[in-house]
Amino acid sequence: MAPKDIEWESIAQKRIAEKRTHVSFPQLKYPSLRDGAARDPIQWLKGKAMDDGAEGIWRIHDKLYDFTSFMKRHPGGEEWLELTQGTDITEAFEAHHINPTVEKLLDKYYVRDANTPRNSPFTFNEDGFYRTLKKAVHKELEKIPKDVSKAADRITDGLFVTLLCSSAMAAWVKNYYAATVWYIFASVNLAILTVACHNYIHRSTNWRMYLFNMSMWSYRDFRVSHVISHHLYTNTLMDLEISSLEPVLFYNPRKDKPVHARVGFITELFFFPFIFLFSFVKRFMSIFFRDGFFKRHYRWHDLIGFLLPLTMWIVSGASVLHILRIWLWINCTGSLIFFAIGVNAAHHHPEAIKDGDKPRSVTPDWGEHQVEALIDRKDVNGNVFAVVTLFGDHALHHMFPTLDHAVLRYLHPVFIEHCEKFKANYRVSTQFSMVLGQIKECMRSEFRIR
Ligand code: HEM
Repeated sequence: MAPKDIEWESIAQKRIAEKRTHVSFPQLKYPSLRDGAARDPIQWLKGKAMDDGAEGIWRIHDKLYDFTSFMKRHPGGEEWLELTQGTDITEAFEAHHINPTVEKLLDKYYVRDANTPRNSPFTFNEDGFYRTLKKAVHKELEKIPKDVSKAADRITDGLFVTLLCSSAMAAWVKNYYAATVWYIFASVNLAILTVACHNYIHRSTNWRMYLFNMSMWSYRDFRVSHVISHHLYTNTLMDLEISSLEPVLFYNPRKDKPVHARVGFITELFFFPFIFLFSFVKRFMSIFFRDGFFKRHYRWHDLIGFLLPLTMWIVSGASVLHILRIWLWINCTGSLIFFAIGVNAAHHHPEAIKDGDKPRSVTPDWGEHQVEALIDRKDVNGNVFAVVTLFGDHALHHMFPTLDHAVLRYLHPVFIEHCEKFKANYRVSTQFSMVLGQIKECMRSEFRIR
């Protein structure tokens, strides 16, 4: 190992112990409230507001804007701006608007320049990887047939109907073996419907995004933990999908990983089944423990999850106790399958950069970081059903989250060409190797130093 790398290793270990800065991006301070007890979207947003220098309004790059008068008219829906008020929305703004004309609107809402440097390592240079790819994608989209996304809509609607039918059948049939088959079918159905709905959560308000709540998890919470945190700050200390699993699952490489975290690929099987319900209970309890939570964050769609047991009860005519038992089994098994799909999809592999690994640059292009932080699966990409239900085409989805999953395969040629031009570190593997990678990532303590 070259002396320079030894130096990185020892300095990084010091940063870990002090918890004053990020490890991979030492110019950034350690995220406020990251390790606080709740580890939930509300706490994450609060911590981000403390670090972003947005002064209670919104920050994009080094300028502050007041979008209060625009919120209700935002074509993507009011919720995005409502949730992010007081934070830096640079990455969110860049990733959610492919049309270059949107940027022209900003001047109207400009207030003043920000007083502090941006709390993000990422750059968006005009001639850099992401901005030039975005321009190429914008052009390419004009050539794609308009009805392509109907395939994903049909898959999602079909999964919703089969979930209702199979769950009702699981409660209705009397034969033990038949009931077991229907219960397994319904559980798989719930898991992949929840993945499929994630395709709609990234976009402007639409009815299919609400179906995510059939799992009892809130799409509104997921918009923060997944869309605003994980997608935009992937695998960094600001990625809530990593921090919210700690200290049970610990994906960042650390020398002092506890034993239970090193065997996380086994322990996860015992707590994944309860995350759907746990998220509901945690959100419900926030009404009592957080000032103003009910008014600010609780909505009618928090109750959508009860539609499933209600349908089962009405259709099957079984007792309430029986319905409750079958529904809980379906929900917990669905939760286990959903999270098993999620953690083995793209990011948890020793070759995908995590906080602690030495980055190519401490101020990377945002798009190049996305490519570094994931590995795509060749046996999933290309098949619309697999892409929609298994978080497929992950690289393109991360960079262009508002595009329908069925559209992404049309963008492969332009994306690959772009990766070659910029020598971006795009990797493709198989589902099997991602499962092995996840096991190794749980155990990994060494930093990757290129
Ligand atoms: C947290 C920050 C923001 C997020 C997450 C966000 C998200 C979105 C989403 C999901 C869409 C729908 C895109 C689609 O379906 O193709 C959208 C559209 C749009 N947003 Fe935003 N937005 C944000 C901030 C802003 C700001 C600050 C402005 C302007 C001042 C803006 C202006 C627009 C416009 C004009 C559209 C329509 C774009 C088109 O039809 O091509 N957004 N936004």
